[in-house]
Amino acid sequence: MTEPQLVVGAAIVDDLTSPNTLLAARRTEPPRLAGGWELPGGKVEPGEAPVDALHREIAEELGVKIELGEELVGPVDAMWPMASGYRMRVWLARVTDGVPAPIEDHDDVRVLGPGEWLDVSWLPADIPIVRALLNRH
Ligand SMILES: Nc1nc2c([nH]c(=O)n2[C@H]2C[C@H](O)[C@@H](COP(=O)(O)OP(=O)(O)OP(=O)(O)O)O2)c(=O)[nH]1
Repeated sequence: MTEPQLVVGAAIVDDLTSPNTLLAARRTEPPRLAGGWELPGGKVEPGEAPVDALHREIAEELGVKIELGEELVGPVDAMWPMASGYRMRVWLARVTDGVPAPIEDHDDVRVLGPGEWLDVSWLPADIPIVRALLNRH
C-alpha cells in the first residue's frame, strides 16, 4: 500500500505565541475546490523535507518569507486527514519578509481578525484545523 500523500500548510498569524489574526487564501483550482478558503501550502515533493516544502510553497503562492512556530499536531498519526487520502501537517507561521498576495493558486487572501477566523468558507478538512487553532490559547 502506498503512503498517503503529504501536504503541508501554514497557519500564518501575526504573533506565534498569541495570535490575533489568521491568513486564509481562496483557491482557484481544481473546479471542485475553487472558491474554498484554505491554509496556503501544498504537496511535499519526493525527497523534500516537509518544512522546506512549506517555505517553498509559501514563497511561490504568496511571495513572502516566513518563520515557523509550533506544529499544530493533528489527530491521525499526528496529521490532519483530508479528502482523497491526503494528510496535512500544519505549522504556525509568521511573515518575516514581504506582504502576502495571491500570486499563484489563489485569487484572494484575507487576514481574519479576532472573532473572524470561522467567517470564510473553509475547505471542509480545514474547519477542525481552524477550531484547533482557536482552542490553543
Ligand atoms: N494547500 C492546502 N491544501 C488543502 C488544504 N485543505 C485541503 O483539503 N487541501 C487539499 C486540496 C488539495 O487536494 C490538496 C493539496 O494540494 P495542492 O493543490 O495545494 O498542492 P500543490 O500546490 O502542491 O499543487 P499541485 O502541484 O499538485 O498542483 O490538499 C489546505 O488548507 N491547504
